[in-house]
Amino acid sequence: MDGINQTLKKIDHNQISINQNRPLEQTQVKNLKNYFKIGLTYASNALEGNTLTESETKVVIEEGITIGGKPLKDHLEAIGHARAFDYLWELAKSADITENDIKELHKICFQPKDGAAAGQYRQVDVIITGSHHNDKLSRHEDVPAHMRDFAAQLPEKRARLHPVVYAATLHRDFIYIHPFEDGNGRTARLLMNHALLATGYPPVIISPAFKHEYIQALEKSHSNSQMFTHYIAEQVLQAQRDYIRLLHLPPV
Ligand SMILES: Nc1ncnc2c1ncn2[C@@H]1O[C@H](COP(=O)(O)OP(=O)(O)OP(=O)(O)O)[C@@H](O)[C@H]1O
Repeated sequence: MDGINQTLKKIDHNQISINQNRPLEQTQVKNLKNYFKIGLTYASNALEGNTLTESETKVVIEEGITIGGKPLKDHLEAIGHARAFDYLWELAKSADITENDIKELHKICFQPKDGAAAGQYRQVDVIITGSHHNDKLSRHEDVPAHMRDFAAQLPEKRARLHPVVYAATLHRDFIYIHPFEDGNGRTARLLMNHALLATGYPPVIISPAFKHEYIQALEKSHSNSQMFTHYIAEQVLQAQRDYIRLLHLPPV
């Protein structure tokens, strides 16, 4: 693996090719949105134990058909995440994101499964199973203040950091607050992808096959924040290569 600056350089180079081919045609935008929606909904839910395959996720979302033998919860998660992605797509027309937007994103994502609890901050302390750094998670009584600070600091961080570093930082900082009782992983990945989409980068879709590497990078980032940033930068590089191939873009 290259050093982080090398990876960012390659990302900037690929982004020139991507930006040179903008604006995209309406149909291309529509197809890409659908492609990302199904891909991210499948992968992000599967990372958290949802048993629907990618094609089953597509059938549930696009045709409203249930999959025999699969839990109702898995269907409701697919429907909620797809709706949250639609909301995110609209939000990404602006790079700004507020604390209310984040709560709304969680609400839309988890209302089908969790009803009124969706979009509400937690009232209990939580732990991340398998992590050795649970002492760093926000206490439940600190969540509102930590979320207020988190949201207030976003414009300054966005102005100072490379967009990819900013997206990774957003995910990592949000996970340390863990503001909701459930659904923090999925909300963190939606937020990170908001940051990427809003600045013209393709979204990062972490395959459940690489869950171990993703969790390891997050766990290591407790002592070295660059570990996760670098991991995400490598994922963005891969996402750009897929995007360039998908749209048959010429190399720069
Ligand atoms: N060791 C770790 N260090 C830091 N973050 C971690 C670690 N392990 C997992 N995570 C993050 O926490 C998320 C899962 O958090 P948790 O197990 O509390 O589930 P959750 O809040 O219900 O979220 P979701 O339902 O989306 O999984 C993972 O998706 C990942 O982003």
